[in-house]
Amino acid sequence: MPPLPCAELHLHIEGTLEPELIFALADRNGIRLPYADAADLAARYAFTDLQSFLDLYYANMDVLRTEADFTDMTRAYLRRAATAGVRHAEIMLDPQAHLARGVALETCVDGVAAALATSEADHGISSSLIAAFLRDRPATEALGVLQDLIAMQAPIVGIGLDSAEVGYPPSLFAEVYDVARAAGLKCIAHAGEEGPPGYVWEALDVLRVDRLDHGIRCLEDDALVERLVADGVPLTVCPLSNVRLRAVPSIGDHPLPAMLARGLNVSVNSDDPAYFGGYVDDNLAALVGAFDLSIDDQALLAANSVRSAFLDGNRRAVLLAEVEAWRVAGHSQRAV
Ligand SMILES: Nc1ncnc2[nH]cnc12
Ligand SMILES: [Zn+2]
Repeated sequence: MPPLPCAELHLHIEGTLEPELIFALADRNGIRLPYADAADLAARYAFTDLQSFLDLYYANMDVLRTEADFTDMTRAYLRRAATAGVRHAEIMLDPQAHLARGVALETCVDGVAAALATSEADHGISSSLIAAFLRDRPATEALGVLQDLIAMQAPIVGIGLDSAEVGYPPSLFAEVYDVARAAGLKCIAHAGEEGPPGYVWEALDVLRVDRLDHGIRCLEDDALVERLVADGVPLTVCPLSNVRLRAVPSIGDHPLPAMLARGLNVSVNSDDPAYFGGYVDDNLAALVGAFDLSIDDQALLAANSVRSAFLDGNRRAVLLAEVEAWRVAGHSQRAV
């Protein structure tokens, strides 16, 4: 079977920096890394929680210095994503992580945007950019960066909220989201990855998000599940990430089948594929291996991803038809 066509909606572009690319960029920029080689770096990807990952994730970004670095990183992701079946990608960038290192907003935004501008021609992947704000930095800083992005007419479709979750509830960012919404931007936030169901409620009621990243802890609160189902709120779930960051003990314990059974609008995504053991196809394969997901369930996950994307009607219809063709082919292959 060809890979399942899908939209990838939860992807941190800095989390696609593979160890070999980190070394290549360090070399090009004259940076000495504190690791012997790519294998030595990869051997450190044994995380105990979100923060243990974030420490390495932010440290490795030091190799991103020029616009070309951001463009090359994004092109490498798109090349790999195309083989995974990704037909549309909504890509998060963490501008504050670069501004804090003295890299200009234009450098990181323009660098990623240059790769996205030709993603459809180069790889058959339509794409858009989301500026994500770091919740463990002050909301006033996020607001300033948002205003700068709006002033420079950055090619973004929406905003996100990421980084260390516990202790940084969504409500801290109410004003940022009000400004973004008024500017016509889509609103997305990580919630319920490590944080409690109360953070998911805040993302819905205070930030008024269009889409939630992760959200797996919603299952601890029946009223919250009912609300998410009633409103059809998209949840971008990242199974291998949840296992690597120990939000769930193993892939066999992952709540995705339970989420599907409850009628939640879930899709499968890779989050930070270079760090968590795989791209979107690897995430899907892990789920199929653990739960023997049916052809129809896999197609439902892909159709959910397409319906939850910020796409125009034509492109959405094309991609939904591709998913349906994959589903039909999957059944006829099983029949022979
Ligand atoms: N899984 C994740 N959760 C929160 N912030 C992130 N930044 C990059 N990956 C993240
Ligand atoms: Zn994420």
